[in-house]
Amino acid sequence: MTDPVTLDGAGPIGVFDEKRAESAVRELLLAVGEDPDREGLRETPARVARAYAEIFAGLWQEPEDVLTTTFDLGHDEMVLVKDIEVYSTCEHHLVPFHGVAHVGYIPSQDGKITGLSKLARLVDVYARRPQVQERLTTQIAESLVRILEPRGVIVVVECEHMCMSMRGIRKPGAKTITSAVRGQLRDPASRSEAMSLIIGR
Ligand SMILES: Nc1nc2c(ncn2[C@@H]2O[C@H](COP(=O)(O)OP(=O)(O)OP(=O)(O)O)[C@@H](O)[C@H]2O)c(=O)[nH]1
Ligand SMILES: [Zn+2]
Repeated sequence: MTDPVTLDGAGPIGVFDEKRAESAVRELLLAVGEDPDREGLRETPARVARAYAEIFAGLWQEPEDVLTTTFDLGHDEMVLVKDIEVYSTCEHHLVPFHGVAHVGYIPSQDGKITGLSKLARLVDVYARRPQVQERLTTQIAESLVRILEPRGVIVVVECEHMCMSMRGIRKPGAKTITSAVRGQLRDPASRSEAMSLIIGR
């Protein structure tokens, strides 16, 4: 486990406290009028605590932990990994949002590239935190800019938010699309080429 990280000035995030999560879940079950001691729920607080440790594991990771393998290949055209499955958690309601991310970049002049799987790992570092989709999208783009120093970056995220499907406005199927584009990919021709590769399924 790496040192606790600081998120967007929100202060240091402590190490995950499984016991505390467990008693909070027990309290929540009591608050909704359930009996946490009944057969089916007896192990639930401990299970939920373990599940939260996994769902929020990105809080203890930094992008540098996953963008480790970089090679100089001399490849200077766009690299795009699309349809990367995303499972994240809406920070407003603590319910999932789910969909796909598409991550592309044009390597730096000296062709510094990373392993393809590392782009998917990077998505997970930021998805496994309490999130909003806009921040998830820009954090992925900005960490690529910082670490790979590429000539351009494009990140597009398409998700359905359970907080809009199963409660509240109740509009299942509505998709939210967010994008972050940096460097040369902001140029209209490059941007539209990237978008056509992303959208052309
Ligand atoms: N911009 C943005 N909004 C989000 C995201 N996830 C959830 N939300 C919205 O956050 C808002 C929170 O609004 P509030 O009025 O404080 O909460 P609420 O009463 O539960 O709102 P409703 O969902 O409309 O019932 C809602 O409009 C959600 O749809 C996200 O990733 N990005
Ligand atoms: Zn929500």
